[in-house]
Amino acid sequence: MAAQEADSVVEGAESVRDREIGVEQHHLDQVYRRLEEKIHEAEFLMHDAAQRGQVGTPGALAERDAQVFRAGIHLNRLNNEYEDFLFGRVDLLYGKDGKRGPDGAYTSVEPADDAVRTEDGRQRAEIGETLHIGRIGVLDTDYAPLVIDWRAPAAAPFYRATPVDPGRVVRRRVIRSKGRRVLGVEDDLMRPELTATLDGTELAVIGDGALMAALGRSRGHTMRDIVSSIQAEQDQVIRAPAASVTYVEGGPGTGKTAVALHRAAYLLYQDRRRYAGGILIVSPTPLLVAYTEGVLPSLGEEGQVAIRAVGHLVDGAEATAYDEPAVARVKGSSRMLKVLRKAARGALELPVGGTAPERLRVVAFGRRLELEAEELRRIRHTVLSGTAPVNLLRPRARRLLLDALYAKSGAAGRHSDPELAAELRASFDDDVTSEDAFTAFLDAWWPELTPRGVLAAMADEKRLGRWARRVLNPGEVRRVARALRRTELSVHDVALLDELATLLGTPARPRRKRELDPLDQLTGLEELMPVREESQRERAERLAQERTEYAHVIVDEAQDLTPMQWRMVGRRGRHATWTVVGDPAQSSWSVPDEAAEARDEALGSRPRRRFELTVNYRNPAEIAELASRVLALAMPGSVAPRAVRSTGLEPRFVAAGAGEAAGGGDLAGTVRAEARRLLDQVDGTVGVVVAMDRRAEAAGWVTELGDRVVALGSLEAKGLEYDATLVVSPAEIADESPAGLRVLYVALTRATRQLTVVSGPRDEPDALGVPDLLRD
Ligand SMILES: Nc1ncnc2c1ncn2[C@@H]1O[C@H](COP(=O)(O)OP(=O)(O)OP(=O)(O)O)[C@@H](O)[C@H]1O
Repeated sequence: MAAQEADSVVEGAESVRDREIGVEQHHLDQVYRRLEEKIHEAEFLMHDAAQRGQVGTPGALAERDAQVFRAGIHLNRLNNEYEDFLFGRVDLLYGKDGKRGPDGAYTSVEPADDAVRTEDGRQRAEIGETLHIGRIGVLDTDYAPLVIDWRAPAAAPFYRATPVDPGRVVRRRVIRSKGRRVLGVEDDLMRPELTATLDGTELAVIGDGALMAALGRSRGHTMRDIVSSIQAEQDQVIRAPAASVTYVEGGPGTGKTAVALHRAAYLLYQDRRRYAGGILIVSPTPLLVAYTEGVLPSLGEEGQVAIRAVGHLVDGAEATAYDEPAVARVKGSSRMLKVLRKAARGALELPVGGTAPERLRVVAFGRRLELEAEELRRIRHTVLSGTAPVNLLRPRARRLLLDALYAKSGAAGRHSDPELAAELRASFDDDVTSEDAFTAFLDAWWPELTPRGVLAAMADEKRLGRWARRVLNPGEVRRVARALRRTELSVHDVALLDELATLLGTPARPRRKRELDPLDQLTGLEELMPVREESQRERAERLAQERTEYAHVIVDEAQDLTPMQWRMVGRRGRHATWTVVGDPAQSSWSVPDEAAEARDEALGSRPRRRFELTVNYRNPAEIAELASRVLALAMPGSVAPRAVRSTGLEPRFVAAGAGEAAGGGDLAGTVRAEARRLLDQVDGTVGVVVAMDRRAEAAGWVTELGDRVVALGSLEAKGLEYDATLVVSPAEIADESPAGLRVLYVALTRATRQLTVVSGPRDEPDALGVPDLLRD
């Protein structure tokens, strides 16, 4: 082809592209004009509402609240500066039955019979409607849909259509915009045979690879939503009906976390009233919470969804420490349940404030009355034979003490008339209980126990040995007691605290009534505008704190939950529907069968719907291939997800000071140099993953490299991703615990572009620097 010709072809393509961008720009302008009108309406409403507020009659107040609420929703959504507010478009054939839904779009999935005609030997499509898809729905003044909410049924074809099963979709377009400017468009033809519309104009098709563009972007410190490029198999999960349990499995990078977050937004859209009861997302680490926190607000949702790390599920407990694997294995095991039951009761016998009371002495009806140690022991035994929480048994204990004292007082048989006898007894009880000695005794003998207090009591090895008799062996007792003597809470302690809270119970206290706030009458309406002192976020947090159970629970990285953690999470969703997302091949818990049992108990007999995600969107094929070698060792026979792209960049192997026995100093230098090298090669983040034991040390290695580099322990890498990852000493990570190979598999699957593996003292690299665990 002559050079000139080639130029004109390129020019032609460019002008088609420009024209199509112009078409979308025109639409976006229209959308923003409409949004501005709505902002004005909302501002007027607010102003009006404020005026009415001054009138103050109850009717006006109620109306004001409702208006403030509605206006708040609008302002809140519109004031957000959205990137890609409008991101998609589908050109559709006419619907078969010609019916339209509430959003103005045809409801039928099937095209009308005469939507495609053959004319002059060419197939021509009659485009029945063109829909634009965006983060929220916008209607024009005449109620025609300017933008369809991505979660609306009418938007489903945008995500579901494939050339194999196109439905009514002829062309699917991804629009890239920033603020008010359209930057680009990418098209996919779902029915490639139909390039002409009925009126004869050709359908322009621009570019390929909206998905690839999204995947190739460099990663920052927060995850982005995938709303413009959700793939069909992911969409199936996101829109699955919320009945019972939705179970999703998929390998690393298949979008499980992304899908879980979008599903939360979808459920809220689909049935806001029902999910006013809250959605809980349980995440493995605070790092992953921080990484994913921005996704829901970018989808227009905040407030009704609480994302909590599994170590932060109990209010007031923020676990920062990790137990060594041998301790974690015991603390997470359901065997702990027996130990905790004993501890919750046994802790009653511990001296409060120095001494345990041996006997009870009071004066009543002018007589000195006394209960001896043996009598007290018997009473305690009787009370504890019930199964009620220990703190809630205190009133019963009190009554039995009074019974025993009354029996000794000689007053019991004095009246045969039941009414007089009851009166006498009541005055006896008054007499005793008004005595300080009695109250002080009760406080010491049946103190109100706290989960923290009991857990602290378990740090005494001898005592723990007693409570754990025939359940834990002496070595386990020693290790657990020692771990509990540490001051910070560990992630596994939190599940123990929660279990103890249930075993101990919280005695009812008269609650101070909160001042009545008319806005609180609007239950579950989180989207109030920030007109009051409490910000939306604070309000959401307060509501979340007050909430102990949720309407829907989403568990991310579910394969990692220990039996005790499943019990804790289960208590938060006793009446909930569930979405459980995980990958057994990435499990860091070493006794999967025991965890599965606890999971089944938490989920009850609810029916499950299973989904599988099969495509790895994170790792390039070069990295996925290396990781699959470890998968073959960790879980022989399991299949790695298919990587969608390749970069041509093979993982790099470096041996740090082979032959240096200690390895330490040299390792630091090598890691630093390699991290620098990666920093030069990628625009975004670099994650340095080390064995848990090396966490603190590794943080020191990289401090001077700036905040694009993060050092983290193998267990903290869960769910995260970086442009480039540096995995330090595969052997150390693999040897950390019985689940070490699976943890190594996690570490190797974090990079979106480049991976460097540095061998440490324990690895056995070959001549090319490839450590033994990663050789083919
Ligand atoms: N449809 C999609 N479009 C664009 N990006 C996607 C899509 N699906 C997934 N991704 C991206 O792929 C990466 C991996 O997704 P995500 O973290 O949700 O996977 P995961 O299955 O939870 O992984 P892991 O099990 O390894 O933690 C993320 O960067 C996510 O944004």
